[in-house]
Amino acid sequence: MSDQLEQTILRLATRPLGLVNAGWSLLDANAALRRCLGVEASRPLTSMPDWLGHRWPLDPDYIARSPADCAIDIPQVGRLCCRGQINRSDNEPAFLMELHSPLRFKAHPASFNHSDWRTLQLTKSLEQERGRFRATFEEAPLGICHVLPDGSFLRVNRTFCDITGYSEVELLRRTFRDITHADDLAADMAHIELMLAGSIRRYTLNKRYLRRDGTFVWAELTVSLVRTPDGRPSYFIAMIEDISERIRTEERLRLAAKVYEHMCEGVFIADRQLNLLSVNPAFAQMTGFCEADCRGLSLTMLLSERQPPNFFQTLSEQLHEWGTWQGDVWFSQRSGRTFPAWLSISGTRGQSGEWAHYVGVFSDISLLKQNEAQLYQLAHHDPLTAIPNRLLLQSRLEHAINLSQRQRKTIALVFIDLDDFKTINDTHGHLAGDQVLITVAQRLSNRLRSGDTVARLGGDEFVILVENTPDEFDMLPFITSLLDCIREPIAYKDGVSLTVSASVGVSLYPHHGEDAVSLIDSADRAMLEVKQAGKNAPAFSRGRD
Ligand SMILES: Nc1nc2c(ncn2[C@@H]2O[C@H](COP(=O)(O)OP(=O)(O)OP(=O)(O)O)[C@@H](O)[C@H]2O)c(=O)[nH]1
Repeated sequence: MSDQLEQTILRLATRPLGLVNAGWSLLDANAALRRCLGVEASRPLTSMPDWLGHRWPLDPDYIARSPADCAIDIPQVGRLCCRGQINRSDNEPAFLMELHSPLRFKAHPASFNHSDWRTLQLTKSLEQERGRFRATFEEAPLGICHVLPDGSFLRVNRTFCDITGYSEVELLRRTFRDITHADDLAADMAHIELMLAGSIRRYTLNKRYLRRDGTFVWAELTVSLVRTPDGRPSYFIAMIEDISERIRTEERLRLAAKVYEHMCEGVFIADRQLNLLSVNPAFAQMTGFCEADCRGLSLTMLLSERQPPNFFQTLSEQLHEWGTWQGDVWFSQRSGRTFPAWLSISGTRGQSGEWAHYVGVFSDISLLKQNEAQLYQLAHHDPLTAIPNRLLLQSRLEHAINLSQRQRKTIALVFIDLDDFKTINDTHGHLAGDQVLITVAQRLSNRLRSGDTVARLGGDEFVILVENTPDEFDMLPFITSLLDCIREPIAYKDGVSLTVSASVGVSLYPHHGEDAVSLIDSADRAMLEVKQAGKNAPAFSRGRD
């Protein structure tokens, strides 16, 4: 810009404009600025080299700042804006300054000659009012900014600076578009168009501002437009609230709702009395009861009567005390069927610290129970005959011994070994031998009273545990009937009939052994004596050696 052009601009401008050098010395001033400063046209500007500092005490930070960075409000001066650097013929850097707030200058004692007392009073109260508005703008807990129709920021407050992470000077050099997330710009622009066209008076939208550190912040933006008296757009007023936390919470809730909807486990929310408030789709699928069916129903109504006595009372007490409970339960379905479930309940506290709600999560463990039962069956039963094996016999025998010690009752152990069983295998084949073993197991089982156990120890050996036996003489008819039923012919294929006899040894607790192993051993030895004596007969143990 030539010196001549620069002087023309200064002369023609009606706003207070001046030129300052990098050290803030006033190089030139137009008539408006001279009026503000109270400097007559004839007086040379060189007479006031430190015009700002001389007349108004300045913030030291501000003085340290170069005019190039200046676009801020200075409490004692008003608003100074740098409108650009001027290339002067002497090559010394100079800056075109604009001064807002001529009123203030008129009110200053230095220009008191230009005002009468009433003007001064009026100006003072206007200044106070203006101070209050400025404080409201500056200290508002909401981000506030004034934006020119071209999108550049005219004024921004501290909260908006905090929200975006930019300083005021940095923002005043930018447009709102520069700091709007690309995905949110179109919506913002569309609203602005409507507002400029006069179709809407204000709009609110959630958008993301790009922060100085490269992150973005969610904000709720409310915008209105200030027009000039002749209706032309002057500037937008934008209020910005940081809603990142709200958005994060909403996202968490949406995610939680999705999880709730799509979980494979049944979920219910209940009040503190365990009345159901809400259930998820998996709950409805598993029980057959939808949310409308069970809202308000007590959890007890959905649990089957297969629960142990006092179950619900214990559960409620534990929940009220600890806020959590977990364990096996039986749920009732709408069809009347019941299914086992693993249920875990935990409480959430209300404002007062009391348990307010309980959230229950359960999964159908029918399959698990079936597998468990199968595993138990496999581990405790003989696969060929399906009767208990040695492991289960031992455990029942130990349990019976414990009981007998307390109740002083006798236990009898009957050891059965089939006679010449190998011959059946050798003569008719292994399958025939299997058939004999299965049939003998069935016949023995049929002879037992409930509470007694028949087990296959392996090979052709069976043991019967008879609990609550008064004395050995009462056993004889029973054992004789066992031998009889074993000897009955066994029909095999092609009309072949198989017969087998057995040798039997009997031991009694506590007379012939004090634990499971010694009792079985005694009965085994009694049976072996029968074998040696010719087989096909019973014998009682003769006691410990
Ligand atoms: N079919 C079949 N045979 C089995 C099974 N387990 C063992 N055995 C056979 O059962 C026979 C048991 O024979 P032993 O008890 O030793 O002899 P035994 O022929 O019964 O003669 P004594 O006991 O002296 O009367 C053996 O030949 C085994 O191979 C089985 O699950 N099925």
